[in-house]
Amino acid sequence: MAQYSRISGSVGLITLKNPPVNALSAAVRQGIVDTVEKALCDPQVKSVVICGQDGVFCGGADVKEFEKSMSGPPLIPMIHSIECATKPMVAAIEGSALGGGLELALGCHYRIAHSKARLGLPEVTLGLLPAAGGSQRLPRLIGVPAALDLITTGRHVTAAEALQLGIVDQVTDHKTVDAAVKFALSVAGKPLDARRISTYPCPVVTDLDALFEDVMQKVRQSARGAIAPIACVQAVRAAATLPYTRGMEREKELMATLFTSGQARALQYNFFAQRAVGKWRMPSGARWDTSTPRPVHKVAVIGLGTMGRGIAVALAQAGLPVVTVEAQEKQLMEAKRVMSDMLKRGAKRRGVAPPLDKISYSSNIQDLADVDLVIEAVFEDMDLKKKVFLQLSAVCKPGTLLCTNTSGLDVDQLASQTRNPELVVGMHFFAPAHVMKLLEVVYGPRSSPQAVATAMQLGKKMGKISVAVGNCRGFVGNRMLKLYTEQASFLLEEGATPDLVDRAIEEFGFPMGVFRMSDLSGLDIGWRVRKEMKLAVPGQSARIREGRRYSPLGDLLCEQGRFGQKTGRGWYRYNKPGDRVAHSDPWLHHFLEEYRAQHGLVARRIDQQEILERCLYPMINEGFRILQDGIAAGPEDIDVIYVFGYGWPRHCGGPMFYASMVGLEKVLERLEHYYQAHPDVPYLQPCSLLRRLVAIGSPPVQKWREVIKNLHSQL
Ligand SMILES: CCCCCC/C=C/CC(=O)SCCNC(=O)CCNC(=O)[C@H](O)C(C)(C)COP(=O)(O)OP(=O)(O)OC[C@H]1O[C@@H](n2cnc3c(N)ncnc32)[C@H](O)[C@@H]1OP(=O)(O)O
Repeated sequence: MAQYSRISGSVGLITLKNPPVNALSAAVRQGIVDTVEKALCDPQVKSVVICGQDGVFCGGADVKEFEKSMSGPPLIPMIHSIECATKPMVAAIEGSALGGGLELALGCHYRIAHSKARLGLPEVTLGLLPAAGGSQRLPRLIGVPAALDLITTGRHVTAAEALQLGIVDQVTDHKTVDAAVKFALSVAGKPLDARRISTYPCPVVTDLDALFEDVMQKVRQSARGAIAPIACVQAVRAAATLPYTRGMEREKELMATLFTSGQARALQYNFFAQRAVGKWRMPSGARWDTSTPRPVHKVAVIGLGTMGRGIAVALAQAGLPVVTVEAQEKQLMEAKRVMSDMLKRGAKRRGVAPPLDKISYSSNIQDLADVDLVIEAVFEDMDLKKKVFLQLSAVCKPGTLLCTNTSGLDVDQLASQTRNPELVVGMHFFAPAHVMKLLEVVYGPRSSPQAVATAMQLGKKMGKISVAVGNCRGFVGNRMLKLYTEQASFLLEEGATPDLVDRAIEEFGFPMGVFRMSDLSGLDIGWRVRKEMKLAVPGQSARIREGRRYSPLGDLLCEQGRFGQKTGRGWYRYNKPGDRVAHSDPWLHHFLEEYRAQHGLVARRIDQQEILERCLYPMINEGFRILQDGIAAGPEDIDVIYVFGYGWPRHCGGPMFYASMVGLEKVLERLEHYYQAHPDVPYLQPCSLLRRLVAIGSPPVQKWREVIKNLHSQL
């Protein structure tokens, strides 16, 4: 809807009304068309201001409408008629002007923004391009290089940057609508020809071909198979080389391909999935909107290895005072130096002062007596963690939330060391913790809803995308990852090489293949866990352990001191320890040949499709088990975890969405095939939830929660 009124005698005020972000739904577009006509027909009105209600100009097209058949007035002619208006049209931008919202503002003759407003054309993040004239108007207004940057990245700019770029005409700290009305009064009756952006020539670029070639190359490299960024470059090129009307035709053509693409559907699904995970619920029925978080004024981090350092830095950057504790003095001093550097670098990037004074350093656990929440990040060893929790429970004031950053150990066992197990949850950060967006908040059977709410809110304050998950070995992310890495090792046994597997995974869209990633994280971490579980036994190379197939390849490499990048040798060879460039290693190929010979394995040719199916489908199958077990509340939770924590390509939605795109029937059929071929790998057996979904006709991913609910209620 849009509301019309006349203020200050001669200014028509159009207010977009569609909470919470005034998205341009069919009703809003109809409202704009009607109210603009009213304002233009009203002889008393000399100029018009368009604003949004409740401090938000407009969050763009209503993405929820994309799935339906389009109704209501189309955006392009609507914006065109605003630009053609004979009375000055002024956009009063508060909050956000994004996508279609900014395109609407670009159709206006003037733009006034509040200093806290954010502007941008984020369509590319939804698998689209700014197809309501944005790709044609923005380059004409701010030049091709700046427009390319904004349109291909989708980044939001502040009002100050928008002013500097020339997107807005004025920035105000006062009431935006008042400033816009004042401005509208001042421009009433002035000629408008020079204010219609579509009539501007595109600013000349000296070597256009070189610029576009360069940008296209960069986009292809970072897009990793995503088609929207490429279409965005092509659309801006049309703006730079064609007259406006022909550019608009090209924009429409490119958009038509994107709009119905699987990638756009995946990215839009992911947009809503990110928001859905914030609305967490526990199997007990406790929910985000009925659980009140405890106040957290002061936090502690115990253990200053890589993870602890990153977590403490992220907390300080979020403005929280942090007490850090590290028992070993030498490690404490080293951590202080490294963390101060991290804070300084981060502050420089953000143009703020480094929050060095937010962190205090101690080697005495007694210093945690007055904190509201502790994040334990000591070595991944259950006995050590148990000791720490016992101590924390004695030292901390009553009501302190005790969190563990374990990447997969039993949160409930730790809770049982404490006086208040209901105040124990997992906060599983991902390395580097001050950079990575994902946080798994793990609730045990005894964690209280309040504890979960507190950890979720703290995650939000730290700028993380937090997903609440149940307690099981590896939680969601690592539980699924284990099968992925294991299948990759099996493929090596059967004839593949690390390069072959990694290439397939990277071509699929992961930033790094499984073996490159393993070299980066360190092979010794998994080895230690397997040794603790008595799965890995030095000197042994048996391929069946605990009654199922096992690949000792990783263990054998570790026995040779090949821990990955840090030792300069792993699945690949590096020029020196710590180097990042992986080289194919003839030693490893020879080692694999000998290994196969020793075990009577005959290498066979393995194609890309098999690599993808063998690595991804077992993970997806495990995802179904996780849903069936109630560890994740819905497929969105798993998908958000994989996109933000494990590099799953966002334009493929996440593993569960990807399964629905591939077709559940096909996933089921391939799993059955691989299980038949490898009966000694029990997890290849298709999960009953997957079978059930196929049996009822493979409903869309958005409907799976209902099926799971029914399944649980039948148990
Ligand atoms: C050939 C066909 C031609 C068609 C041409 C049309 C093309 C148009 C291009 C577009 O405009 S695409 C949309 C571009 N806009 C965006 O990408 C903005 C998306 N939104 C945001 O980034 C944020 O929501 C925000 C606006 C910055 C606000 O952030 P905030 O943290 O304050 O709130 P959220 O929790 O994110 O959102 C609140 C609520 O609103 C829903 N929502 C937000 N934006 C949209 C939208 N554009 N359409 C529909 N719904 C939207 C969001 O899902 C939340 O809903 P919930 O139910 O409360 O979770």
